Order: sequence, then C-alpha cells, then structure tokens
Amino acid sequence: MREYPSPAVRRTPRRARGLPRRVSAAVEAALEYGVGGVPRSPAPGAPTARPASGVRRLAANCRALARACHPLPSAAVTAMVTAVAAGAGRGTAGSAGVGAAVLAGQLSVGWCNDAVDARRDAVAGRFDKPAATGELSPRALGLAAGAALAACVPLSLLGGREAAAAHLTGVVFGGWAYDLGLKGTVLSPLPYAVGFGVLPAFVTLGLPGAPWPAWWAVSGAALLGVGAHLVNVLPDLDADRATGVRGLPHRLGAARVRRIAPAVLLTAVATMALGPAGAARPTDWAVLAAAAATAGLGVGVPDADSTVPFRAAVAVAGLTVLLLVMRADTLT
Ligand SMILES: CC(C)=CCC/C(C)=C/CC/C(C)=C/COP(=O)(O)OP(=O)(O)O
Repeated sequence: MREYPSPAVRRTPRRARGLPRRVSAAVEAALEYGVGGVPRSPAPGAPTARPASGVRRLAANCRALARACHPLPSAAVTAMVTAVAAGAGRGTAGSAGVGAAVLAGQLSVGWCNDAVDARRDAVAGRFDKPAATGELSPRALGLAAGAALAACVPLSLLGGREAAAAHLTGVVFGGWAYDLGLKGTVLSPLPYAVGFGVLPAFVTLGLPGAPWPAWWAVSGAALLGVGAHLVNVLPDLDADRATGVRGLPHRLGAARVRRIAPAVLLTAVATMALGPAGAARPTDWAVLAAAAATAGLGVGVPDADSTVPFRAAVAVAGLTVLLLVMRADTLT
C-alpha cells in the first residue's frame, strides 16, 4: 500500500512548499498530532477563530461550500451547456432545465472531489480548499455531493428519459468515477472524455423526436474534456505527484503536457469546424485560424518555465467552447 503522506512531502520544508507561515504551522501540527492531515481543531500556531453565531456559521459554511464546488469550471460548463441548449432549440424552459441539471451534476462532482481529496489537499498545502483547512469536514462535503447528485436525477429527467440517461452517464461514469479513483490512473482523461462527450446528447435527446447528436459534436466535446483535464492538472502536477497522484498527465510530465494540451484542444476546434456536413462557415474558419495561431504560439515557446503554453491552452479551450456554442444550431 502507498505510504501516505509520501516521504517526499514529509521531507519538503515549509518554505519550499510555499505555504504561508501560520497556515503551514497548522498543517504541520495536524500531521504531527495525527489528525488525518486535516486540521479540524485549532492546532498550535493556527489562526484562532472567534466563536460564531448560528447565522454567521451558516453563512461561512455556504461560502465554504461555494469555494469547494470548483466554482469556475462548474459555472463555465453550466453556462456552456445552457447556451448550447438555447442554440439547439430547447427553448427557455428547456434550456433552464438543462442548466439546472448540469449545475447540480457539476456541484456533486466538485464536492465529491474535494471530500475525497481532503487529506491529500491538506498535505499539499491547498489552502484554497475548505476541506483541507478544516472549514468543512469531508463528511459534510460528501453529504452535499450526495444531495446534489440526488437533485440531478429529477432535473435531468425534465428533458426525458434518454436525455437523462446520457447526462447521468456523464456525471456518474465521468465525474464521480474520476473523483473516486480514475484520477490517479493512466486512464485519467477517460472520465473527462465521457463526461463532456455526452453533453451534446443531453441537449439533443431532449428535443422533439429525441435525435442523436452528430459525430463531430460528440467527439469535439470529448476532446474538449480531455484538453480541459490536461489544462486543469498542469499547475498542480508537482503537488499531485508529491502526494502520490499518478494520472496520465503526471506520467507524461509537464513539458509534454504543455505541448499536448493545446494540440488536443486545436483538434477539438478542427473537428467542430470541419466535421459538419457542408462547407465550413466563414466564422468557423475564423475561430479555427485563431485557435491554430494561439496553439502554435503555445507550442512554439522554447522556455521550459514559460506560462505561455498554459495560457495558450486556456485560450484555445475558450475558442473550442465558443465554436460549440456557435455550432449549436447544427448539432443533429
Ligand atoms: C459534464 C460532466 C459531468 C463532466 C465531468 C468530467 C469530470 C471528470 C470532471 C472532474 C471535475 C473535477 C472536480 C476536477 C478537478 O479535480 P482535480 O482533483 O484533478 O483538481 P483540483 O485540484 O482542482 O481539485
């Protein structure tokens, strides 16, 4: 069984881990006093909290839950799928239902992720994570994740059984499978491919006649998911490796991931621009050209420490989302 926390992390001095002094004191004490790496009660040197009233505690818990749900990606995926649904003709109520279901699914996956990773995040000094600082217990996050998953079922069913089956496949076999184990394996991109790949089907299967989406929409969205995984993991590669996470990007190494991520995302854009039957629209060509230039910029940077490849990959991911939304009217 893997030794945890890894000797590498135990040996790494606080300053080298880049932790603020007071917070790192709390974590080091938590590790030393054997409370599972999560400083649940004030450890020596930790910032002391004033006793909070019920309302204040509730507000603090809500804020912590909001931070633990991976707010940026959750909001981005929800906005993207809602916009695609509107563009595909699901109507106002239908698109709102799609958005609500996707949001519930994203919340469940995000909270489950932080609940499972609480101990590892504490050791890695992830003080942006409320479960790592002890603001929320992993159990509370697990309950919130379960409640969001339960809400996701009826919300997904608003678009019909086929659409719900597609979405719940992505949430369970994509997001939850990633959180509960695939994240640390060579198959780590697979749940992203599944989770994103089903999204066009979630939208189109809710249309009259429940049509399947076109191949290019499914494969473009799946590639977008794989690219999103590579981009998301890139800044955390060292911390992840030190705590024993060995997903595909960790095995490939930062240098390769910084080049592969823009290439995968550019392939997603090309698939969505050139895949639909008939000639590509001028706007498709414009987005494809912008993505190619941006990806080329990222891949061409010789400096191994440059942040340009990462930023370029994020920009190409944005262009991929833009194209998917622009192409929403031709999804089937
Ligand atoms: C539409 C749909 C259901 C998609 C699901 C796809 C999927 C696999 C999502 C995972 C989301 C997630 C919590 C990533 C962060 O985990 P992390 O532990 O790698 O990174 P962190 O340090 O940001 O927590």
